[in-house]
Amino acid sequence: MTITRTPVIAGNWKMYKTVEEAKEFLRALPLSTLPDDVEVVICAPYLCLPSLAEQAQGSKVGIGAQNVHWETEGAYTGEISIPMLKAVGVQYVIIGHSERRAYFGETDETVNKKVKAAVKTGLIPIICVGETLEERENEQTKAVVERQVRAAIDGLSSDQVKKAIIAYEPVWAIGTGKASTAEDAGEVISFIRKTVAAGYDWQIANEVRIQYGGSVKPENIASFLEQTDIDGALVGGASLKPDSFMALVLAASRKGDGA
Ligand SMILES: O=C(CO)COP(=O)(O)O
Repeated sequence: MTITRTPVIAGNWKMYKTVEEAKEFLRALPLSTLPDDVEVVICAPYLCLPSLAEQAQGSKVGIGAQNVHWETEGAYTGEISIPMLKAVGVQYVIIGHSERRAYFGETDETVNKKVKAAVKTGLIPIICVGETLEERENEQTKAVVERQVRAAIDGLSSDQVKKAIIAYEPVWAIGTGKASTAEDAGEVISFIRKTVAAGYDWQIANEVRIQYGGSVKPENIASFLEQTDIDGALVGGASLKPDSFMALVLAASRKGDGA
């Protein structure tokens, strides 16, 4: 049986771009010529989401947030809920990014609460996992990602887990210009798929899209996409300019064509 998974190229803009700069970016993207065989997502700062979602309407670009609260509403100063995101047309949300884990107290437990809340409402979570340099040097990579993946998807139904996207982002490769080798990333991502299979079954695990993230650029994306288990990329720096973002999308399209 051949498995076809549509690759996902997702930009994570982090804390970059004003509303006007975000609008300019989307105006510069050739929306009508985006390839059909790639899922294209832009995860922008909250303030940019309403106008981006409106601009992207009817195009192949999906809009995502970079975080969310698990409660639908309440006394949670400074937080944003899933219904608020959905009301402005947001379809994706990054959950558990290593920057949130490192600087904002995100834990495996809060990641799981957020993932559960997202899938319940049809918001697609992009679940981030990955080891630090110290963990890698201590040969804990697999143990760490296994723990993070298991915790993140705990309690999800088969249908819910199939729709989730997982992003393997080794912390030491983020924003450093030192990407993982494609072979290493492919090996960890195959292991993540195996971890999903252990909790569900292989049929389900083979449907989950698993991205690589960490210093992905137009120059190196092809090597990652050559790995059979890698289904696209979660991209920071290189997603901030329309030209380089478009180059990443087109590279993934070639994977879809079987090249
Ligand atoms: O953190 C990342 C995406 O979520 C990766 O960032 P860079 O592509 O800038 O390394």
